[in-house]
Amino acid sequence: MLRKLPGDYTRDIVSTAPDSLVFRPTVVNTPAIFTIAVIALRTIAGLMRMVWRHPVACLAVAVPAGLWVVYGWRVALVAVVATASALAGWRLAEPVSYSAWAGLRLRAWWRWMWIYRRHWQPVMAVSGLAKHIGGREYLPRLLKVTSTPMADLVTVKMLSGQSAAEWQDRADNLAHGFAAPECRVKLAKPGRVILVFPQRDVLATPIAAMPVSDAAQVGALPIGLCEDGSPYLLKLHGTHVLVAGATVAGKGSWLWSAIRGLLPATAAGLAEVWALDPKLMELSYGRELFRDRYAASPEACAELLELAVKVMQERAGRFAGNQRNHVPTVQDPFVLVVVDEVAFLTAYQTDRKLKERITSALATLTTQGRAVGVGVLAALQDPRKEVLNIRNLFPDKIALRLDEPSQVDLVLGDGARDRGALADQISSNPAVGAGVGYVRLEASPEPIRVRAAYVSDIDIRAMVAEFAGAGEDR
Ligand SMILES: Nc1ncnc2c1ncn2[C@@H]1O[C@H](COP(=O)(O)OP(=O)(O)OP(=O)(O)O)[C@@H](O)[C@H]1O
Repeated sequence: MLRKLPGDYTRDIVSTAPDSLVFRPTVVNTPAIFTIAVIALRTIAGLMRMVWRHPVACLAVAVPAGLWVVYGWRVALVAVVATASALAGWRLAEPVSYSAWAGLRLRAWWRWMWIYRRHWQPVMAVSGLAKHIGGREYLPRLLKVTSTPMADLVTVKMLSGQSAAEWQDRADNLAHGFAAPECRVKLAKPGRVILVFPQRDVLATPIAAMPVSDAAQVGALPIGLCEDGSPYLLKLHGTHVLVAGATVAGKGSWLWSAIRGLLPATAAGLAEVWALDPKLMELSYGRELFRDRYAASPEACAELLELAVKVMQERAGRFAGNQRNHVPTVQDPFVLVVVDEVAFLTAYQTDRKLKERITSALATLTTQGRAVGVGVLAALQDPRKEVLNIRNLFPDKIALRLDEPSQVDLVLGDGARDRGALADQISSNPAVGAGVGYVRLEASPEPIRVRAAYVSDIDIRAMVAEFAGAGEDR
């Protein structure tokens, strides 16, 4: 029923300021017909929105209801049973197409209605994301719910003036409020956030090595999976990437997945991988892939890094005034310098001269290399500043399992842990946690949780068998 109009009460209210100014609220009586029309219009708009967003679910309700009204309940029941049997048969026979066309849509609709819509107002109010101004409650708008096999993605229009950081601070409240194990907040565009509620942790089991693509690409390389089950693509061309993680955190899987992704480009002569392997462990297994661009001893590593600097400077000289960005070609391929355990070459290096040569070459590459197509991908166990003082020259950073909470911000930058990058809580059981990490890119400061695919010794052997020597004749 319509409530009594507020004007009936407020008409008589008078407020007096200390300097005895008297305020009388202006009262406009809204005719009931306007209020009814607004409510009706809103209901119709809401129904149209629902049909537009959830056509499958709306049909599933509307068709039986229509049949019931026109032909009686028996016909409606037969139609429901027949449709349910057909859906069950479809699900059994073709689970992938069923899930893409019907299952996930029905699930999204059900969860929108039963979980998110139903609990929206109380969760917003209790978590402090709703605002009360002048006695009115302003709620952020729940725009859309989509379901993937692993997570619900809830798109929200924030209140004007709200920031994504406020939502990130309330991630815990949101997770509990909507009965999910956790909640991540991603900025979709100004004013809109996407809340990711994982339903099951797709990253809790190892991921097999990504298939080697047919296309030679140096752009976004397939590395593993994001927690919503979508493929994770890492850009290496035009940036430098630091992967930090405690021992057995799975740094090798990041290095090898990146190398694997670049193989078609190396075969086409558009990319080269230069490997520095001071621990003589990780990269030596596939050293034929790197031809003579492989170094293990500190001296050889210093020489290889200085050679990379030379290539970089020669290109910079040629490009000056002609081109501002690097486009990989057979003459000027993208050079990725992969360094396993960079601290062996910097902090733990006892030969001071060698240490200075290496640090200076790395600093030169990371400050000037990206525009001319020379990138560095480095792995590191101990992220402290004294161990790698050029940490901040890596625009993109990945934190795998770390020993202490304070190390998360050291690797990913201030505030990353508060924004949900709980790298210190990643499981130390390699089957569950190796290769899992939080990525923070220069272009998007929100950390995202990813697991790199595991490139096994068998995969590396197969890569060597197929690609060692490929592109050599160019
Ligand atoms: N992505 C992954 N998925 C599943 N298991 C993995 C993954 N990466 C590594 N592992 C497992 O974890 C073990 C340790 O991995 P890896 O050697 O890459 O770690 P690391 O961080 O390089 O360790 P260290 O610094 O001690 O060399 C591997 O032997 C493998 O069994």
